[in-house]
Amino acid sequence: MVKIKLCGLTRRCDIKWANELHPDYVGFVFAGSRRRVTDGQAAQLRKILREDIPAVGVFVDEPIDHVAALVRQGVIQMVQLHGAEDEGYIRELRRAVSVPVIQAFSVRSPEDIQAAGKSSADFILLDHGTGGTGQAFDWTLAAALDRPYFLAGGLHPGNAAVAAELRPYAVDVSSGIETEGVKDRQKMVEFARRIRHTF
Ligand SMILES: O=C(O)c1ccccc1NCC(=O)[C@H](O)[C@H](O)COP(=O)(O)O
Repeated sequence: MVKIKLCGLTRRCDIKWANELHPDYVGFVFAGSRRRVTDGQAAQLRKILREDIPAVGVFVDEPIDHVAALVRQGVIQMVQLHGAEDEGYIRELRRAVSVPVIQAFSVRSPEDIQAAGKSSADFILLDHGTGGTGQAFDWTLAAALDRPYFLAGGLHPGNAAVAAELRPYAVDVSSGIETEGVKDRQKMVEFARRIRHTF
């Protein structure tokens, strides 16, 4: 079964709907974005999120001390690196805390897929651009990968079944489950239904 990550949750109702749908992961964005949450907001949201759903902290070139503090406080259970973080950053992060790391790659060419394949991160995530853009990359490029990956960028209920048929490890969605900039329960339900019913 393809796993589901619902990203960019910001409100208590988003968490309530996620708890009902029980995705495999939810994402809190700590990077500069209209979806950014403060540490305090994320801590409050984590408290009401089902205990068995890991919260993924999404960062762009964030100082490691800050990322590690959020892990130690129990606010996040996984780290997603969405900037220009390199192997040295991942090594240093692992010395600080022991949680699964997802490294995001912006995919424009077969070379980007090759680079992603070499990452030492626990998981790689293939995306269109800087993150949360609502745009898809050319998914046919992913066929060259010989490791599991999160498929992200421009997913929505209308293309969820096609995405699931590529058999990624997980699908990651944000813009495509929003209406007027906030999460939309109906779209969240429909997205999860279409992913789960593909099998
Ligand atoms: O979501 C954001 O605003 C964001 C900002 C900066 C870095 C990463 C960000 N999101 C990361 C995600 O994991 C998104 O779910 C992923 O990029 C897909 O986004 P979308 O195309 O909107 O579904």
